[in-house]
Amino acid sequence: MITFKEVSKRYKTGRQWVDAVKPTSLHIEKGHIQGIIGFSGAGKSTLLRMANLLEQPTAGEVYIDGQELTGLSTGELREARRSIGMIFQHYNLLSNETCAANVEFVLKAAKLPSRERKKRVEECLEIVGLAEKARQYPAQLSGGQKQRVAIARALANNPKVLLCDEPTSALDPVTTLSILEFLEKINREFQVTIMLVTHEIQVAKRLCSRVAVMENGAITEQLDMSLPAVKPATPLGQFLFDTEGEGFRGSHPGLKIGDY
Ligand SMILES: Nc1ncnc2c1ncn2[C@@H]1O[C@H](COP(=O)(O)OP(=O)(O)OP(=O)(O)O)[C@@H](O)[C@H]1O
Repeated sequence: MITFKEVSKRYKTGRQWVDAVKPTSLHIEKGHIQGIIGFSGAGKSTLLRMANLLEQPTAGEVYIDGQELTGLSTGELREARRSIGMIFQHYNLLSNETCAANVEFVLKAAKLPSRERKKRVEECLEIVGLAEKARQYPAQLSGGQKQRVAIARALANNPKVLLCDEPTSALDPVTTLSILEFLEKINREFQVTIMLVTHEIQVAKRLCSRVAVMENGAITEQLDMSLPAVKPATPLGQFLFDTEGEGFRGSHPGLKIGDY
């Protein structure tokens, strides 16, 4: 469903070049939840943002459902992006618009008639359990509720793919769990393929069917979470299998990895 073929991204900062992503290939099957983990600066967000060409690759090809995005005109790309939802760590909601208007915004861009827009906004807010907050503004919501509005907005155009950039990093463990449950539900009920960047091992462990470990702009390991654990080769991969409740246990004594 999502294919990166030898994609790379090189930035120039001042006189220096940064290879944020070295030539990388990755295939994510339809219906899978692919995690990308790694330390800060490993290139995770850059790789994710190349999936919908928010970042234009320096080289290589990106395919979504067989369509090469890197070969499209601006208009064609705008159209193709409707089938790719995205959510961010800091929600990226329009603060001066209501929750309903935030969701409706993307439907207006897709030129959906008014009556259908209203119906779809209601449906999407219903899916994330926020129908009663439709007329409220983002500032009146908790972090978890804001992220749920962002999920509703990402779902509005019935995407095939959902890109998630650190979607729970600003949230407490209990709220994190509820957001993960929504993402799981969306994957299961609507067969949306999810690519998720996180530095939270527990999140990857809880949600993902496969996890790629990134280091210095390259994927160093791809782990299949459904298989019995063969000792992963990288320290981060080992951490993924070995960790027992690190992180959340300290901040929320009632929750540990086994609860996920
Ligand atoms: N617009 C940019 N211009 C220059 N360098 C950039 C730009 N965006 C990212 N980089 C550099 O590319 C590398 C990878 O960044 P990226 O944000 O993809 O890493 P990351 O793994 O997502 O990190 P984090 O977990 O901290 O978000 C870093 O060295 C970063 O400084």
